[in-house]
Amino acid sequence: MGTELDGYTVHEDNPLGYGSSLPVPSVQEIVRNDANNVPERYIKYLEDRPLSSEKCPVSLDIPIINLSLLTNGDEDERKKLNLACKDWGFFQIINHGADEVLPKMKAAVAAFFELPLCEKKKYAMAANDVQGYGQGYVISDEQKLDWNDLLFLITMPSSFRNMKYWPITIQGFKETLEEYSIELQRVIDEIFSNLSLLMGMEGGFLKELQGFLGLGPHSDCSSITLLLQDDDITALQIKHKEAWIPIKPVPNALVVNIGDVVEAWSNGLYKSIEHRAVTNKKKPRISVATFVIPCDDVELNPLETMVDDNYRPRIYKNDVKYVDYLRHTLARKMDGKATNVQYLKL
Ligand SMILES: O=C(O)CCC(=O)C(=O)O
Ligand SMILES: [Fe+2]
Repeated sequence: MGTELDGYTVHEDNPLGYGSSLPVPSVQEIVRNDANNVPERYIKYLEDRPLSSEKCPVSLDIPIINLSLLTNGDEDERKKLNLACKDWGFFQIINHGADEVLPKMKAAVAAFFELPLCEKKKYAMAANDVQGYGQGYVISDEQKLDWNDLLFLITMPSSFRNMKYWPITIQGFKETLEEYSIELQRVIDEIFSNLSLLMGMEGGFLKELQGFLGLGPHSDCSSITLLLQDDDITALQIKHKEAWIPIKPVPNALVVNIGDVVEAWSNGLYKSIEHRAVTNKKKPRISVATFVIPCDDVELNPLETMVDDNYRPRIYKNDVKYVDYLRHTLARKMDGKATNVQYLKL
């Protein structure tokens, strides 16, 4: 049973059952104390480190989608979205109408990470939950760790919120996150409406299947992910035609990527691309990832409209429920794209 806090239910004894991650030392704290003394677990094997020779010419940029054109039903922009999902699996959105809240959101998250460790630990992930402050995908004491700390909060629908993980003592944090979620919901609805039409379904089809919003190389176990990143640090890289391409931030844009779920629904037409975030020596970086995921019982079968026995034979299984796929994924360490998507393939 939960208790009521400020109008929301606190699910103290009722975690979501998706999985959990072991507690590990904070990266930010390691840097604060002595950046030259990093525990072995955080030092990657040589073969897993990004090489500067892997980098592609920076002139290769992912497509930019103008959301206001999509909202106005512009057919050419919708075609551009189709190509972006097929050829890249990644794009940036501009003219999304959420400009005001983006800097506020960055500031709210920065305020959380600036708190002293003892304050942040008040929001630490419980042993049986994925929400809270910590690190994700840690399943053993031996595995190498990513160079990041995270605060994972479920924001939508509000009945799924667990307020014990929300740093509501930071002035304006809750209001900003709520405002950001509402703005993103509008952006997400527009993207899903267009993807539904592109996949031969009614405009509201994909939206109806969604439940709520929500590094090493990985693909995302979401339907789509929206990423707000710092404007002045290029850290995100995506695997495109066997090369790692850096995603140069476009100020005030949101980066969107196709997750494993839409890849399966589209029978592989739209690509869930492997990506990673690389470190830099100059300054810490904050990013805010919003994972849109389906309801637990939604099945990840390819849509009938996306299967054609002659031209597009089915390559994904029927009857895999989202919750089973998610549990499978969260029980493993983050390890590229193949293992997760293999679970969905015939
Ligand atoms: O911080 C980034 O640029 C990437 C984050 C990401 O890929 C994720 O959280 O799934
Ligand atoms: Fe990701």
